[in-house]
Amino acid sequence: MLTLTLPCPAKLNLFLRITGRRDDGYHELQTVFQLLDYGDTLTIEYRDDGKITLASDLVGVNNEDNLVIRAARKLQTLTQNPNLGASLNLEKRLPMGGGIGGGSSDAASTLVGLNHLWQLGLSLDTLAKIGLELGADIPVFVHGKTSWAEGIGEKLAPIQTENCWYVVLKPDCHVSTAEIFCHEQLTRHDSPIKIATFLEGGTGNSCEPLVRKLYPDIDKALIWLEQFSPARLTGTGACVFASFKDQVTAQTVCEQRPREFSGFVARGVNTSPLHQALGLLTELS
Ligand SMILES: C[C@](O)(CO)[C@H](O)COP(=O)(O)OP(=O)(O)OC[C@H]1O[C@@H](n2ccc(N)nc2=O)[C@H](O)[C@@H]1O
Ligand SMILES: Nc1ncnc2c1ncn2[C@@H]1O[C@H](COP(=O)(O)OP(=O)(O)OP(=O)(O)O)[C@@H](O)[C@H]1O
Repeated sequence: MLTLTLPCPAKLNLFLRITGRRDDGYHELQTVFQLLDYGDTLTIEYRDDGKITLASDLVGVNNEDNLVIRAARKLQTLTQNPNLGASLNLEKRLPMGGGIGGGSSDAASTLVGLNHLWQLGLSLDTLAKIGLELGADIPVFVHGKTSWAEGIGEKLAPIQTENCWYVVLKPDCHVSTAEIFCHEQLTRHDSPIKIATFLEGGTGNSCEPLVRKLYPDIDKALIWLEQFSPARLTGTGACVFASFKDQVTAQTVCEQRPREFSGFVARGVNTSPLHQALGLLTELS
């Protein structure tokens, strides 16, 4: 097969604690990455002339800075085969800078997809290590399981979460992850918790108080969503989310949102749609 069409799903951080800071400035975290059945779409066409091209509807990011191109070039360099190339096409649905991992998921689908198309035979562990050099959120998308995570987000243990639907709202602002992690008022010394504490529901997002203060629109979105179900920030924002038992209730809430927020409804999944798509391809080939 010479062309692959692959999903690039979003994630939510169901909670986020910052437990320390490494010497290189990166923060050590505890989080649960919940994968969603909603995201961007990446099409990869095989080329044998060594060229890597990208067509994308992402506004404001140069192609050479796009994580898709950066991931493809990194993998191509490692193959040491000058003939392996690809024409990539990225359809964005996930808002940029939303804390839902859009760019990271695009990069992960690129790595996993090219490994398949170029028949490199690299393990998911190896691909995750390559991805980690481009971004802390990439490994979870490479492994493709809803997971408990530690380290900077690369130490992953798959967990099963309750089957539910999420309303995700995006206020009209863009939060820089680096800005929040560099901020002097960020809480950096949370005590580590056990999975049981998460399962009992006793956790929050340590970035939330600071982000709410810096971005009044995010504060407003959280207050609005709280009317229906406990609401939380994902990652460093700007998106906020709440869970619901069924799709109809989630959709009804999402449709009522003030027009200043964009939003979507998505189902939480334990296995990434990317891996489901590639599993199906393997079955068919
Ligand atoms: C906040 C989360 O979304 C939680 O899932 C992630 O930890 C962020 O992951 P990401 O967007 O892939 O982040 P990267 O692109 O690797 O890093 C962006 C910037 O955020 C800061 N950063 C990121 C992750 C982390 N664990 N500690 C950090 O201090 C660093 O200053 C870095 O320069
Ligand atoms: N394919 C891509 N999609 C989105 N952003 C990209 C992409 N490639 C590069 N970027 C850059 O990465 C930055 C972060 O984008 P992204 O949408 O992944 O943020 P995020 O959802 O906050 O991610 P995270 O939750 O991993 O912090 C953007 O500001 C943009 O400059």
